[in-house]
Amino acid sequence: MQSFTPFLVVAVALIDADGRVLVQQRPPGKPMADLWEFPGGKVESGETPEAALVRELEEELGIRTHESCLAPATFASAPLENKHLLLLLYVCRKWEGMPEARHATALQWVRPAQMYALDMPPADLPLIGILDALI
Ligand SMILES: Nc1nc2c([nH]c(=O)n2[C@H]2C[C@H](O)[C@@H](COP(=O)(O)OP(=O)(O)OP(=O)(O)O)O2)c(=O)[nH]1
Repeated sequence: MQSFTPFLVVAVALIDADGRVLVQQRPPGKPMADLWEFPGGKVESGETPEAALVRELEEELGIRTHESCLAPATFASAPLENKHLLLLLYVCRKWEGMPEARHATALQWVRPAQMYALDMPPADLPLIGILDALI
């Protein structure tokens, strides 16, 4: 049987008033450098997924939101190196502050249909159509 070591990551589709989604470009030196991803990151030990996402949004983008503004949307399940990634994707339409690229190389607002043309991590590809149907 294939071994299963879960690796829990939370990410968010921030949606603006025009229905566009924020994606960020992973910086050089990190695994999957230069790919476009949803903001987010690893859930630390002892942390809830929602608390992890609120923390990551502050750290990565300098924006503040509340757990009640994070709506569960979908998830990805995919092998990643010697582990297995479980990525919980939330949707958020309400936050304070202007997102700035504190960790990422760049940010861009895109319509879900434009995401098919972006280089994204393999685990994210099934999420695009779901997001497109959802928002
Ligand atoms: N944030 C994010 N991570 C993703 C996405 N798709 C995907 O496969 N991943 C993977 C890449 C990484 O292996 C993992 C997230 O870990 P990370 O290292 O970027 O997260 P982090 O912000 O906690 O990182 P760190 O710099 O603190 O180590 O999830 C996505 O859309 N968003």
